[in-house]
Amino acid sequence: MTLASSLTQSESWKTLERHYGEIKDQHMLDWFATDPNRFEDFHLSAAGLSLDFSKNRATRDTLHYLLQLANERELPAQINAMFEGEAINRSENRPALHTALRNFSDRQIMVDGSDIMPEIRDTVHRMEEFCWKIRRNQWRGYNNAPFTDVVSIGIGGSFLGPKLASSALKPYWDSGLNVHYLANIDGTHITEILKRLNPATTLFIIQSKSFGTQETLKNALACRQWFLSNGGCEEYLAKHFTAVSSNVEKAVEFGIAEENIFPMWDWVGGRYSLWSAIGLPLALAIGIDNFRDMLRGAHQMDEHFRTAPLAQNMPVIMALLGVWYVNFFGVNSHAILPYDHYLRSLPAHLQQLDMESNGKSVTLDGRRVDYHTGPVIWGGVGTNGQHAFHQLLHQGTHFSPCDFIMPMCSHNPIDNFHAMLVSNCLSQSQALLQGKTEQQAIDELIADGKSEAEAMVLARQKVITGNRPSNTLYFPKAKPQTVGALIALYEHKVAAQGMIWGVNSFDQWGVELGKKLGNKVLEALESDRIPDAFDGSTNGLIRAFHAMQSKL
Ligand SMILES: O=P(O)(O)OC[C@H]1O[C@H](O)[C@H](O)[C@@H](O)[C@@H]1O
Repeated sequence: MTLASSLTQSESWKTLERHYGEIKDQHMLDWFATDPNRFEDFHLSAAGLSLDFSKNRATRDTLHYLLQLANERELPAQINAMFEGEAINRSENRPALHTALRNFSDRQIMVDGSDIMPEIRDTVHRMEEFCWKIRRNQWRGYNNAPFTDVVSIGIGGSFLGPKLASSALKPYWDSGLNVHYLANIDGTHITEILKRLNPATTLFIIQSKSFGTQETLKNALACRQWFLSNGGCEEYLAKHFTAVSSNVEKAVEFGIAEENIFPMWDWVGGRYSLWSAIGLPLALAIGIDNFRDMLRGAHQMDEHFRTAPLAQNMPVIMALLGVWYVNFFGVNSHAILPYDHYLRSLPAHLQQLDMESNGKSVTLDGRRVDYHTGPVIWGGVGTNGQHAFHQLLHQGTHFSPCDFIMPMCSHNPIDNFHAMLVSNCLSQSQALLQGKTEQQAIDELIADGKSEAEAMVLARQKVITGNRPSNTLYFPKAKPQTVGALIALYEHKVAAQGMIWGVNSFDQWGVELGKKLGNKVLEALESDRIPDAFDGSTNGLIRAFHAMQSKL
């Protein structure tokens, strides 16, 4: 599909520009005051999630114009193309079919003329069998002791999704297995993980779609070496090493028995791969039934995204509000604030999901964009963030729209902790909305016993602009289905934004450059020759490395 007009020349874009001029100085509090139904009408529910988007700098007209933009960008047709398996990842000529991995309907999904659903179902059955064997101690370590630990070795998409879901679903860990995630190429990380483990009771899963990622291969080799030097031997490798990869040949070359390799496919992007066998460490921890429930939740969100009218479509509305801030308010960041310890890894996962997908400057047909695309995604768990970076949210010169994410019930309902946590979440979005006027600050200071003159001076420091936007996403409890729906919601939000911006949300060529240069720098670090091929700063730092290493 080629979109006829450039985005910024479109009618709806120009309307939005005009409309921005009209409402940019209006206060959300006035809209609440004059519109008693604002909460109910700026509210959506889907797949067990509820979204309050009433605290956004958007009126009913804004939504109308944003929806016009979505229609002008042919969003329904683009969404359909994604689900139907069209090669929307044009630079790699591939479909983006992570939705097929959680397709519980009986719809066939065709790639290159054949239905991919049987192979997907077959893989889930293999995962089920594998989980059953490990969790029921049918598959044991080399000295016949049951496994106690699983080390998942992978990075990027082969790490962040499973890591997030594993911590989000910690209350469902019922097998007694400890699951560890080894990602970074850092001797410290691997040392800290392995020093607690017994090779005889440790299972390794090498997670790499390409089976060519430097960090993963290095960590995998080091784990194998550790296994062989601490009681294991070549003959036992097949019992202790498994892999998930689309590159079976390379995994076999590495020494993984072919029957221990779970498949991955070209049509699943790394950051969208949690739903495939990349989710194996998670399935081992929570069991395949809970894993399937997570897929079910994601499928419900898929169906919502695929079929709900744009005006009631949660991912689409979140996407459009994001576009509104990035392109009209000139905002270039977005904060993710989960008020749930179990969801603390959400910002990290969404950073990759969003920034790797929409951190792009060229459209699908190769034109340089003349508008901004994906914002910087950041955040942290509440309430910790309140005592750290929320200061900037309230009084900084930048404003960053926020997503407050909150379960209404806790898995650990002790004392009134949860009510306190929820009260913090609600009062933060309330404070962002309301702010504090200079007069309010003066009144407070005078009530605190300051003289009028002192109050006048101090009050300025205490003014809080307010009128700062946020979404609140809430749900009863972080159960497998909810977590599935939540992650899928953001996947679709990101995809919908990519569709509006006309970029390819499914490739990542920028990452590739760093990987290539990394190998050349490593060569220079490991040779005793002073390199001159790079820029002055890189050369200087390499010399510093040589000098400091030689002093140790
Ligand atoms: O699964 P792998 O092939 O090892 O790839 C791991 C990661 O590597 C890259 O750098 C990509 O940017 C990620 O999207 C990918 O998930």
